[in-house]
Amino acid sequence: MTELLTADQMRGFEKAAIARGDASGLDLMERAGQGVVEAILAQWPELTKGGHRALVFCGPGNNGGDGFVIARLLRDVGWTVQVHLHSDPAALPADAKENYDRWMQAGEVLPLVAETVFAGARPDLIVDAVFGIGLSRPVPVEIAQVLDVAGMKQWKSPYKIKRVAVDCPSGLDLDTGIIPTDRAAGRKAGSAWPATLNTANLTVTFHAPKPGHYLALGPTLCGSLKVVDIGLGGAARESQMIGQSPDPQRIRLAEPFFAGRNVTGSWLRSVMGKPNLPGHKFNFGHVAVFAGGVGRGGAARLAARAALRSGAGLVTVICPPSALIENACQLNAIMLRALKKDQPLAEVADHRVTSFCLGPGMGVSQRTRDLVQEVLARRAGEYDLEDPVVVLDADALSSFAQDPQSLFAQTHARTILTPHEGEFERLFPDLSGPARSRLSKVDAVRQAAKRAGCLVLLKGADTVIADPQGGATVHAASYGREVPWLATAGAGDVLAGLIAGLAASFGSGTLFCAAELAAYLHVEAARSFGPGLIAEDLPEELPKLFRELGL
Ligand SMILES: NC(=O)C1=CN([C@@H]2O[C@H](COP(=O)(O)OP(=O)(O)OC[C@H]3O[C@@H](n4cnc5c(N)ncnc54)[C@H](O)[C@@H]3O)[C@@H](O)[C@H]2O)[C@@H](O)CC1
Ligand SMILES: [K+]
Repeated sequence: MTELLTADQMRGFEKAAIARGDASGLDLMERAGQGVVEAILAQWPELTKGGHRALVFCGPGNNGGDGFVIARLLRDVGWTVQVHLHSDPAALPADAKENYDRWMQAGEVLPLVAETVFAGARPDLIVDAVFGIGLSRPVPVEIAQVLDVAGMKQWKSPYKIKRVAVDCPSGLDLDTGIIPTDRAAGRKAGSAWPATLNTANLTVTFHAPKPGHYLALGPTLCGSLKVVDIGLGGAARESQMIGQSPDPQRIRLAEPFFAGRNVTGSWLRSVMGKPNLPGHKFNFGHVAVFAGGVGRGGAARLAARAALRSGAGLVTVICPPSALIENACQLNAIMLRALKKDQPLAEVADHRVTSFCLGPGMGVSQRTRDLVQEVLARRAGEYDLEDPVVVLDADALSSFAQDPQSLFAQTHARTILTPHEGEFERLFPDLSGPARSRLSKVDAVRQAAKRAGCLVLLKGADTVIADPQGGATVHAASYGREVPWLATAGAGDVLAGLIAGLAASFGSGTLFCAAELAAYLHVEAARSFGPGLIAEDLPEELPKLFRELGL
């Protein structure tokens, strides 16, 4: 897994490297610029031949400094380079000023305004080095208009222009993936909100990716993402290793890599605990999935199927007596028990149930609340080391919309809430909607997990998982892993079942690690099946996927 560094953390790394004497700020800037040029030529080998034309947009900070390095290096290999600067050169920070001076030894700078930018011939390349991790407020409208992709229409065949962003497309907040926007200024300038769209074909970042590359608008704006090593050291840390608990101070990306190595097989084995363990089916866990009434059992059956396919030894669907026949007609390997209204739960789910899944199709009701509370009150049995896992999704969450505190009073360390945005808003209204223009999805989920005293997984193309201590993971279905067809009825029920199933076995990893792997497998199953996918296909794709992933 890779660490995602916030702007503050990145600055800390830079400072530490300089303090250790590993490199000067100027060295880092040179390596950054060089890394961008190498990435450009690797992405478009046709640009290595002949002289090409580049526009380089430089901002008032060190991102602009990188821009001057890039301009100089391209000029050195025969390019025609035109630099536009949005700053008073005298106000540039020292390293950026030094690179400005080096550029000026044989060049000039023009202002970064539409009239001068669009006046010349069509460039082959536009380099956006206006703002990087130092973005502190909305981009001024006149700069945003220059950066807007729509501006390229001023040239003939604008699609031929390659756009490269240094660290990020300027205007993107790298901590949040949001574009801070001054709506009033945008309206005054006659542009609709969001005022502009600055997208890149290639984004080159340094040392480690940042949360904003993966959250919210990040993947849409960045194009492809390349991370360049600038010699800051210490990229691989134990907390990024598969199977390890997350570092409360850091954010990691759920992906099967560690220190550049593909470790998919070991990731699966470390979380699932099953493949090399001989054992009885009860060693591999027993999942109980609660179903709703007549005609509403499909969601629970999907979750149950995913739990069984993900390796749980046994799976039981528990339904009201009225729905018994309906479920019996649909289930074979999955067991089925009816639970009467006043019947003790222990009669249908004994202490050998290691993992519960509640919510899909249960209905928003007092009955659902009662069952959730009864399950949450369960503690480890005489021979068990840990309390059973409780996965709460869909109606199990919405049933507490009026009184989330009564849910949070009972949730525990082996509980995970798996809301989509709507369900999340019902439980955490103050961490949703307008609040999220200031708060990154990661911080919102961290706060939610702290408040709820359990894990929270907030779904999306950028799924975020957090624990109450602050450990957080982003799982991103982006940069070639997009699966828009996963937005299909029942897909969320399958994810809840997957988590319940992966976490059920006695040998399995922590619930946090099970949730990370579930998010990954969910998307991989959708990628493997392809468009046309319906939720039923997801569990059925798992055996093929497990084989391919080296389990
Ligand atoms: N931190 C590191 O380890 C390294 C940083 N490097 C580069 O340095 C960048 C960070 O440099 P800085 O911290 O100087 O930050 P930036 O260059 O991203 O921007 C900071 C400057 O922009 C101004 N600014 C911010 N938002 C503005 C807005 N909306 N309108 C007008 N002005 C605005 C600030 O007042 C400040 O002058 C990185 O993104 C990267 O490109 C690289 O040179 C390599 C090493
Ligand atoms: K930039």
